[in-house]
Amino acid sequence: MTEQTRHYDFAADALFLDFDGTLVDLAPQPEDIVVPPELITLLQRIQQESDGALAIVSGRPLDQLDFFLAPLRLPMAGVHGAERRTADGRIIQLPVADVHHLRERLLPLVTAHPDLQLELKRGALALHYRHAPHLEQRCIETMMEALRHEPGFSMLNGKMVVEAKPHTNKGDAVAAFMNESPFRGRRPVFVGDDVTDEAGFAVAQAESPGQTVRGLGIKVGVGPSQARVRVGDPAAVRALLRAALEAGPAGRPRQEETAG
Ligand SMILES: O=P(O)(O)OC[C@H]1O[C@H](O[C@H]2O[C@H](CO)[C@@H](O)[C@H](O)[C@H]2O)[C@H](O)[C@@H](O)[C@@H]1O
Repeated sequence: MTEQTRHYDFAADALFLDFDGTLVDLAPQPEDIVVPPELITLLQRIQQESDGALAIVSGRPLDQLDFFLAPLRLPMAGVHGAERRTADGRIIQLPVADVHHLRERLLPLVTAHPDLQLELKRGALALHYRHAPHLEQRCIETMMEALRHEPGFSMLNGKMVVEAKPHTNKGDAVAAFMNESPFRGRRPVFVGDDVTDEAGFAVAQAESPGQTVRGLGIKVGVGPSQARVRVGDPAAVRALLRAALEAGPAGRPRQEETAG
């Protein structure tokens, strides 16, 4: 891997990884994703080589991420930043709104269309239409109407899903990690594939007084993004991580990245 294509250096960077669509391929149902065994080995090696400066930042709850990534217990942010496990193992749960009233408002639509799927989380609710794509607009409109009565949520249009989530976002989670050891002082690199990851890219790439070098967003797949680098799919993300490990530490100070 040349300096031009080396986007991540485990010795100098703090790595933030989205999960679905970034580390694993999307699947027909949230529970159907397949975690390649190589991924566990790669994450374990990066955690060791980076002195623990690796975190998963996902829309999924922490317990689901732990299930899929077992036996690893990584620092993580779940539900778009509403819950977090720090590098020293503390669990931080931000106050969130109750989802049950919101669920009641969405139930008539879901009952009328069994191909729709409601996923309940602590403080968030995902309305999946992957098996009824023609209902996208109905789902968005129904969610917008429901949220007019439920101010504790923000709406997010993801991949075949419209989600009511807490007002916190992935950028807040990255900023919180960057204030803590072992992330503090490193260059943030955020890798993600969906709209929710734009907040992570924004914080990673922002110029901030505490950061000596500006960080990097790496967008996975197609679609508009502010990320300065792009890779094709989760297999390419795993290849990038593998190559970074094989290349060894870069020995910075590094030059400012150019747009990729
Ligand atoms: O932030 P992420 O880690 O990317 O999580 C985003 C959402 O991922 C899951 O839904 C998405 O992936 C499913 C499995 O591939 C797919 O079936 C679904 O259509 C996608 O929207 C998860 O179910 C959500 O809770 C996450 O918010």
